[in-house]
Amino acid sequence: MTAEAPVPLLRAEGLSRHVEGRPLWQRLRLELRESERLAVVGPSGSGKTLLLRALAGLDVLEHGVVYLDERPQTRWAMPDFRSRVMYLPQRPALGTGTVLDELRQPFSLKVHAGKQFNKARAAELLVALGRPASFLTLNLSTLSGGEQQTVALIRALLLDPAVLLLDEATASLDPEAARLAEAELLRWNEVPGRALIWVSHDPAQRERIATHHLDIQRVSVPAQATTERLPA
Ligand SMILES: Nc1ncnc2c1ncn2[C@@H]1O[C@H](COP(=O)(O)OP(=O)(O)OP(=O)(O)O)[C@@H](O)[C@H]1O
Repeated sequence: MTAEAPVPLLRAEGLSRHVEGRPLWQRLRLELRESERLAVVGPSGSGKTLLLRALAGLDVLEHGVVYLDERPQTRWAMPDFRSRVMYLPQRPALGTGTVLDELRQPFSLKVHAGKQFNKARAAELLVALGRPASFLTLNLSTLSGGEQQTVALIRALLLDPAVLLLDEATASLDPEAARLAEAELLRWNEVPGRALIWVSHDPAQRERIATHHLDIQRVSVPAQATTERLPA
């Protein structure tokens, strides 16, 4: 008897998107199961960011349905959905104050009421990502683009979503810091019930990270949209 495939954490059926009359992806279908890491591939302007935003419930869906745990996005309270499917933009929006303030702030929101901010864990993640724990005291206004990406990544990891949608999440980091971020995300992904989608222009990074890939350009050819498992 063969084991049944686990139910997808995130599933999308029949997604289409046009921009000013130009079709981007059409009839897109994808499935993301726990422990999977899907790399989305495509040239600039092909709609990768718009796809991640649609999956996160940040853009209106033109056509199609996104399911989380097999429940349609429209039947989730959006704050709950977005706390489980978390989008990390390439240029994160941070608030004011210190890094510590930024990491602590979301825990005051009702949607995260069941979670506790853990400063020691925040410091541990900083060190894992190549920053000293004293980084917590820095003012957000002084941070470089790469440092901002690091803070946004740690904020997301502390909030413990089921699905991370990473939009060129290491693009502003130096190669060493990017490798540390990759390693931390692989560790995060080892815990059951988690999966991620990663948009990256770096083929070597996709090779290191992904278990599956989705070529967004092929998606615009009807019925070709699919996720493919990469060779082991
Ligand atoms: N809110 C919007 N309104 C209208 N057009 C948009 C909007 N957002 C993006 N676009 C356009 O949609 C297309 C796809 O944009 P998107 O940012 O998703 O591409 P991408 O594949 O992520 O590109 P890159 O690799 O350069 O980040 C682009 O032509 C962009 O100009």
